[in-house]
Amino acid sequence: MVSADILERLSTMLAGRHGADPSSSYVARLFHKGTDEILKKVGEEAVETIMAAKDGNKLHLVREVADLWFHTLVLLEHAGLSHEDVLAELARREGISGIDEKNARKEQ
Ligand SMILES: N=c1c2ncn([C@@H]3O[C@H](COP(=O)(O)OP(=O)(O)OP(=O)(O)O)[C@@H](O)[C@H]3O)c2ncn1[C@@H]1O[C@H](COP(=O)(O)O)[C@@H](O)[C@H]1O
Repeated sequence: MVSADILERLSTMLAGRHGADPSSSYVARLFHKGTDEILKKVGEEAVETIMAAKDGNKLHLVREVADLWFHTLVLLEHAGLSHEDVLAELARREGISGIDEKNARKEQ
């Protein structure tokens, strides 16, 4: 089983790409192009994930979800956040029924 440490390593790598040369780093290029380009990639990867799910090829689906996760990690880093913020939110929700949680949101 692959360790979730990969998220930690990716997070460290992303933080180190600020100000790096956009001609030699895909991540630096995304940071350089800015929010709209990062959001465009997240949108594209979300659509490609849906298409992969529809075609029934498991490997294709895994690869597209990996692209989607990767680009959402780029987005989080760009926004001054990290996977840890998302993991903390998932942990906070643990054990709370999705239906109860949705109702609580309406009351806020
Ligand atoms: N995990 C990834 C990763 N997953 C996907 N991608 C890139 O995300 C892009 C996905 O875009 P598409 O599927 O739309 O394919 P494309 O048409 O070629 O992309 P575009 O030309 O439209 O941008 C491809 O360029 C992939 O190479 C990634 N690029 C980098 N990483 C990690 O980031 C690290 C740093 O990368 P650099 O910043 O390039 O050094 C790497 O060592 C990897 O660990």
